[in-house]
Amino acid sequence: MARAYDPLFITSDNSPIDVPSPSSSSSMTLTKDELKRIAAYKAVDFVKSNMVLGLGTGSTAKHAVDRIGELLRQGKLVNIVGIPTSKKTQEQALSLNIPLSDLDAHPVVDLSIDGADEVDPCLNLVKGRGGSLLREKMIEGASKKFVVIVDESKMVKHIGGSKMALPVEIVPFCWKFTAERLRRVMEGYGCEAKLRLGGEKGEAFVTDNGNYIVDMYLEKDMGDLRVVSDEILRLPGVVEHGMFLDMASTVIIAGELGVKIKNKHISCIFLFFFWWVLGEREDYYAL
Ligand SMILES: O=C[C@H](O)[C@H](O)[C@H](O)COP(=O)(O)O
Repeated sequence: MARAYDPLFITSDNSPIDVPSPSSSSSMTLTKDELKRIAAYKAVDFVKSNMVLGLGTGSTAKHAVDRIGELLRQGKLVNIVGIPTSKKTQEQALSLNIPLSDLDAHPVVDLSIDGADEVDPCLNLVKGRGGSLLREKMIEGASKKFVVIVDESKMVKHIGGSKMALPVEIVPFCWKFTAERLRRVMEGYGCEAKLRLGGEKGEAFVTDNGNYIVDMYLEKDMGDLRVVSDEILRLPGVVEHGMFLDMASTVIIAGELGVKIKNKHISCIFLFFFWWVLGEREDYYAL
């Protein structure tokens, strides 16, 4: 059902926000792409001159990169250094004359802006369904602030268990062996592991880093995501997975009724802290 779009929706931080309206009508249904653009424009409000920026990948992040290019062209932003999270974003940024660098030259990134495939209530993410995840995780992990931009369809109660892909980047060497070990590790969650295919001839999709991706389709929620993350990363042959745990500082969600901003919730930090303290104690008594 079509609902009224209110560009001055009051956000969770209680500040009215002003986002570019896609048309003069105040009562309309927005397309998913318009919602993505609205979230992206709002995120670019966090960008200030002289920043080192992580430039995300995907159909949502593309709008943010376009907007940064536009503000640079207009002289409203100056002295920006962009660090692209994929070859595709690198090409886009170059076409917009955004000055680029890398983590070797700029190991600390002021702000990264990127999309996500799923976001849970503690702002844990699934990323990589578009094929980028390793460079994203390196650059966003080196960022002082990581702003995630999504349309409301990406919000989930818990990540995994949606039967949608949890991507894992693996080395091509004996990929079947690694895919089978991944499947076994994730068996308890009703897992199917499939090599991602790319080209017309049905060949494997190859990442920017020359690796393959195995998509894990999970039927059940994974419980403690950190335990699962450690199990996956312990397998030789695995390069990285698409769970971005405790990395996002802010998520901007564009929906039919307006934009919501969710900041990392203090209760999630406490939950993590207690889990960590109890974990440490268990280790201590075990010794
Ligand atoms: O591999 C792709 C990236 O992780 C994307 O940021 C993610 O898939 C979201 O993409 P989109 O904004 O196109 O939904």
